[in-house]
Amino acid sequence: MELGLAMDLPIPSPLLLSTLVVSVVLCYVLFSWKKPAAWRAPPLPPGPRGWPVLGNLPQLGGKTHQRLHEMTKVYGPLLRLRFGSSNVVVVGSAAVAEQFLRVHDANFSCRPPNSGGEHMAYNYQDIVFAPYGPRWRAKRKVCAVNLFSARALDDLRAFREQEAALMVRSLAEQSSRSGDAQAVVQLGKAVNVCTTNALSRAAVGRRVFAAAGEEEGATEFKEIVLEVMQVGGVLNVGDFVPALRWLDPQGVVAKMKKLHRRFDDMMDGIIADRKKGGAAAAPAGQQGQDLLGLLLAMVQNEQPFAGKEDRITETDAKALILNLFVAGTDTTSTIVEWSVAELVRHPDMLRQAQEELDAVVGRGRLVSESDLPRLSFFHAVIKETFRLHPSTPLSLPRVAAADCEVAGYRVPAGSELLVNVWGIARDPAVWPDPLEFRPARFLPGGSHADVDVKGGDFCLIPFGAGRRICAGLSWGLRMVTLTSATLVHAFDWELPPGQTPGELNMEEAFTLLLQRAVPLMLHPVPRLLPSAYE
Ligand code: HEM
Repeated sequence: MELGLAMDLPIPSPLLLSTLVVSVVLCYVLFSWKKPAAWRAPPLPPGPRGWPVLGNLPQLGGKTHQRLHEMTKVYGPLLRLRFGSSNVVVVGSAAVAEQFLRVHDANFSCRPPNSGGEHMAYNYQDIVFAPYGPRWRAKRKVCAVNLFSARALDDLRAFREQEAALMVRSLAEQSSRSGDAQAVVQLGKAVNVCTTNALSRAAVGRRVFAAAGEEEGATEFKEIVLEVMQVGGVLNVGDFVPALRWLDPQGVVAKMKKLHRRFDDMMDGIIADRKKGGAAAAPAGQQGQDLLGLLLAMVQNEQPFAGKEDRITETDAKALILNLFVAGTDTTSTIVEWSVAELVRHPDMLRQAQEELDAVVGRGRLVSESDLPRLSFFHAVIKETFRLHPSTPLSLPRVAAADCEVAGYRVPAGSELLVNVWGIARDPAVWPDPLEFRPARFLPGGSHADVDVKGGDFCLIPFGAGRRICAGLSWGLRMVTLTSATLVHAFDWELPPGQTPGELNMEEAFTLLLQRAVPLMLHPVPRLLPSAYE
């Protein structure tokens, strides 16, 4: 049988055989021959294999920035992941970040679509999620001129200083009222009240948290703002896995829609009240005017906005106000909490900071913003805190408009970009002893004396960089520096009995915002003349 089969096979002619051999050799040469670089598509960045459907999502864990930092060590400073159906590229070094945020910034000037932008931010009508273009630019300009320019910041300085003073008074009262010599306060909460109130007074002319003696009419406002800040920080799996979107497995979209309605109703109420009194026309900060008043005046006057034919609407105004609360409150207060925690953990540095503050401010009054330029050690403390504890460790995502090549790899259009600003600021190739809290590195003669946090030095970009750099950078930096300096100057900070500075828990929580896992609980001991607290 076997023999019979073999005998049935046709015997190839020598001509056919040689043609076959030549074809195989030609194919091999053609496909293995090194083509000029312009002919070959560069490879995609390397990265770990993912799961079916979910991709690499299950490999991230809660502290995503830490996991991505570990992956960078294995795959290099540009790695590729899949979050559900989305292509994601992750940047883990200053040099590659510069490529994306300086050289290719125009290609990455939009944010990827997501449920927060759609359901909470008025379908991308805000600044954070708006597509790059004239309307986005016009909104950033309104904020820049009226809140964040050097002049506007100075006009609004009283709000920040007054809220910092109220915080100090409230902390001093809490520590003396309890009668317990070791009574502790939750520092992060006190700071959040201060930063949120300062911003809300500038934005909508009222406090979110009522001050002592003020009527608690703002309860609804406070609840909504707090919930908006919480829901805005949740990573929604449905954004990455279209098959799960309609299921809304975490219930995030349902919460967003409900919250959006409440926020919108509340803003409509505030706007209706304003209209009864006439929309404010003067710039924010002047005679009690605020950003909302200014925006409503622009709506009422039908002022050209992003072009001759374009007008700003009430919806634009509401989306913008929402943005300020979500982007500008917790981001600021968490840094302040980390800065005090680091100083408590390093008593010698706390002393050095207090000595500088005493020399510049004295002990008879609280810190004012005009003192800040003379606090060189304190600025170094703040930079070092931003380095180790950036509020948004993965910045905010961007999306590639077109295919591009970065660091020898192909990044396809539609890829989401995550810049691990937390990991970049711990790169041992750039930062000696990166895990050490060492403000002196930013002082004259230090390894990073000229490095700033304002987006020009890619090894330290807590506010991002490029076109979409944080719109509230100037406000955030001033608020953080003023509030931290005020706390450090006004009090000695003692740990609860039994705790030592070296044991202070510095773990990070499982959130998108870099919060402390364990809130900082301290006993404040006033250290200034009593008149400074009145
Ligand atoms: C310490 C405080 C803050 C930090 C660390 C911070 C960080 C950031 C980061 C990393 C981005 C993304 C930048 C990028 O894509 O490259 C961002 C965007 C933004 N931030 Fe901040 N931020 C802070 C405070 C504030 C404040 C106080 C406000 C407003 C009152 C604000 C408003 C915004 C807005 C509107 C955007 C979106 C900008 C755009 O897409 O054009 N931020 N912020």
